[in-house]
Parts: sequence; C-alpha cells; structure tokens
Amino acid sequence: MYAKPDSTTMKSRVARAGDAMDAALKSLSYRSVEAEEGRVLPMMRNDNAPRAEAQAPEIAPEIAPEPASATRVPEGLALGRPSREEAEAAVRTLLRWAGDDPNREGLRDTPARVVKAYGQLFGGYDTDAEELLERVFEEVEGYSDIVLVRDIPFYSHCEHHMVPFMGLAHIAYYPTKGVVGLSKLARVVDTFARRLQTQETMTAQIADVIESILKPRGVAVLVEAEHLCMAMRGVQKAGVSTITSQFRGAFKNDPNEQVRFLTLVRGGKG
Ligand SMILES: Nc1nc2c(ncn2[C@@H]2O[C@H](COP(=O)(O)OP(=O)(O)OP(=O)(O)O)[C@@H](O)[C@H]2O)c(=O)[nH]1
Ligand SMILES: [Zn+2]
Repeated sequence: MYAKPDSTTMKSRVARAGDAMDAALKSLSYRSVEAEEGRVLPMMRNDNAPRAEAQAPEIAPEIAPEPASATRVPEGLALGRPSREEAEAAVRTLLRWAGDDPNREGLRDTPARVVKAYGQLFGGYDTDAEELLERVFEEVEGYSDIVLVRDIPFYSHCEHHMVPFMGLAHIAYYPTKGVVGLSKLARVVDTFARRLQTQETMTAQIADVIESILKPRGVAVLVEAEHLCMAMRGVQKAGVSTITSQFRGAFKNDPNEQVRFLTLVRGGKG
C-alpha cells in the first residue's frame, strides 16, 4: 500500500538519505580542513589551481569536526537535512572531485545554483501526494467510465546514480465517488518523480495513492522512460525505453480492461 510521506517507510527512506548525507558531510569536514590550509588531495586533478606535489598528511578522523547536522535534532522536514551552507559545501567538494576549481569565476555561484535547483528537482519530498487528491468533484452526472490522462511528461533521478531518467506517464481510473482535477494526476506524477527513484517504485506509488484516496473501481498506470545512467555512462545504450505498469482493481482482474487501457494510451499514435 501507498506509504504517506510521514509514514515509517518514508521516514526510514529519508533517514537513510540523511545518514548517507551525514557520512558525506563527515568526510567533507576533513576536506574543508585541507582546503583551509591550502592542501590539495593527491588524487584530485585540478587544472585551474596550483598543483600540490606534497602528500597530504593524514588527518585522524577523531579530530575532524562533526558536521552541524550530526548533532541537530531532526524535526518535521529536517529529518537530518543538512543546512544550505553544508549542502553548498558538498557541491564544492564534488566540483573538486570532478577535477575543477570551485573558486574559478564560472563556478563560484554554482554551489548556490545547484542547491536551488535541487529544491525544484527534489521538491517531491516536501509534497504530500494524498493531499493533492483530496478535492473531488462529485457533480459529474454520475460519470463512472474510464478517465485516462496520457502523455504526462516527467523528469526524475535514479536512486543508484542520481542521474536523470525521463519519459511519459499514463494514468487511468474508473471513478466511483466523483472525479479528481486532471492537473492533480500530473501533480501526483511530479511528486513522486521529484525524488530519488526507481521507475518501478514510482509507478507503484502513483497507483497506490490513487487507489487509496480515490477508491476507484480500477486504476492503471503505465510509465515509459529513458534512463540516462544507461545512455551517458555504464553500458552506454542510448534510446532504450523501459516500460513499467501497475494494474489494480478492474484493470487487474479483467484482461479486456488492460487492452482497453493500452489501446487508448497508444490510440492515434500510429
Ligand atoms: N530496476 C531498475 N534499475 C535501475 C533503475 N535506474 C537505474 N537502474 C539500474 O540500477 C543498476 C545499478 O547497478 P549496479 O551494478 O549496482 O551499479 P553500476 O555498477 O553503476 O551498474 P551499471 O549501470 O551496469 O554500470 C543498473 O543496472 C542501472 O541500469 C530503475 O529505475 N529501475
Ligand atoms: Zn542509474
């Protein structure tokens, strides 16, 4: 069943992300000591900065300062979230890890831009998909046939590499107690897409929330996407489509309903 963002499942997911962030920040705090003292890690390539030949001395982990987030008591949204300054420092570390100089002019404002962009790209953690579906329009003359919203574009990031995957979502349901605003279905897609995801999880979450809030006679969700982590890196296969689906209620029980759904999704597309 669909797990509310404030449920145990979501908390543990966010807490795991928080733990990983804390670990990253812990290592970041060692780096910032080195940065302050002008030392450069030997494995780091930085063509825009003077190269340090000397081996960077080891810094004992026990003397490294704790990141502020390690001691902050999580509350509500916080759940171990680092501060904006910590997030920007993490971006500077990644820029150095990529081999560039975060202090050069073109990159100076990049950490702030990235953190701001993350607010939008991962804004789904701050949205409750259940709330989006709470407003139902009942005056629809008893309409109870299929409602299908197709070709909803989305952009997400895979939880394995944090690289984008994007595509189209198609959602159908048979209303029982009124219909939901069409834009809300697109908002539900965005809510789950704007988190670190697998395509399978995202597909199931969309179906789960529609099933649990609208209590439809049936719900079908089809997601088709291209994963850039398969195109730009790794196996490097561009143009590969992955299709995932979830059928609930009438769509699960009756193969004809699945055919109807798929026919409508593909209709007029040649
Ligand atoms: N099932 C599923 N896999 C995904 C999704 N997004 C990315 N992946 C895959 O996650 C897998 C992670 O595999 P790992 O072997 O742990 O990581 P890796 O060494 O980077 O794998 P390669 O991508 O094969 O280089 C890869 O096969 C990705 O293609 C998704 O939404 N669903
Ligand atoms: Zn990936």
